[in-house]
Amino acid sequence: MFPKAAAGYSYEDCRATADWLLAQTSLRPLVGIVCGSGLGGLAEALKDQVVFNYKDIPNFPHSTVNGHAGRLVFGTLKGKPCICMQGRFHLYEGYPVQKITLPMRIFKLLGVETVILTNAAGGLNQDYKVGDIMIIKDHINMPGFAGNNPLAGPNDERFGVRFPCMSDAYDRELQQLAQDVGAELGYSDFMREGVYCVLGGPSFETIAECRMLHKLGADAVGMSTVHEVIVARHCGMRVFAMSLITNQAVMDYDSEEKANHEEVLQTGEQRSKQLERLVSAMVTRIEHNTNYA
Ligand SMILES: O=P(O)(O)O[C@@H]1C[C@H](O)[C@@H](CO)O1
Ligand code: HPA
Repeated sequence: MFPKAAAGYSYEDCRATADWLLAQTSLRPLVGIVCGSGLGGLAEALKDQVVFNYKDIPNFPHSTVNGHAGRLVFGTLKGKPCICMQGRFHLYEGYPVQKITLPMRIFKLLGVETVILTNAAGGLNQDYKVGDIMIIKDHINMPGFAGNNPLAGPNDERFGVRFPCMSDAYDRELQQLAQDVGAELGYSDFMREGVYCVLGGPSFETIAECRMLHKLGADAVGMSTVHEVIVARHCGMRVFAMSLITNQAVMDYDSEEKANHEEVLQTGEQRSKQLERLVSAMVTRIEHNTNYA
């Protein structure tokens, strides 16, 4: 029932993990939140928490990165039932792409309708500043170009279709909601909208790579999110994602700047309260099919 799978999990394996979780809590989440590097504080906003360490959840991978606590938190945000991943999984941790995206299928089977993903990213757009929040309007899936797509392999129609559309991956209504809520909170000066490019990591990019990515149309570069978005859309959940620009990508050979994880975590800490307010306010205003009142 709970195999030590090296790659993908079957529908039944995902169902078993979801049922295991459902048996331990009466909370039925409608919103799933994924916290990026240094942004785990988002989970603290949840009330009436029921918390699971990833290592105790059947089939779940384990977090290995500083800034990703490795806890799955059920709770409510202003009365709305949510589930929050305090820590995500990355390709560079050595997990197959099907494994790092497993939580999206678990979310779906738990009843989640909307997924909100956050990440830390390097700013390629020269107008961006450290601390800006970029609403992701589209992505470039670099590992996908080389065939590393989480949907590669046999397709189970119970999750979704063989060839899912991705031109509508990022829900436009939710992007507008984020803009509206951001404006109401007084965040407009540091809110942007742009294209996120995922690479495999863990090495940060060279100067030539950053220049190339910018020319290709990317505004920010990171090591996550896109795989989760593809799997979440494949199984029919609405998706909203945003990047915190934690550092400027180095684009100039005269620059003394060096990308580093400490700066990433530090910027996350500085903006965490504002991100928390933005996500909380959005969650209370997202409409769902289910009557959760
Ligand atoms: O999980 P995210 O995408 O927020 O984490 C980014 C990418 C690397 O894991 C790390 C680099 O500092 O932050
Ligand atoms: N590059 C890739 N991933 C990142 C960066 C970056 O500059 N900053 C945070 N995550």
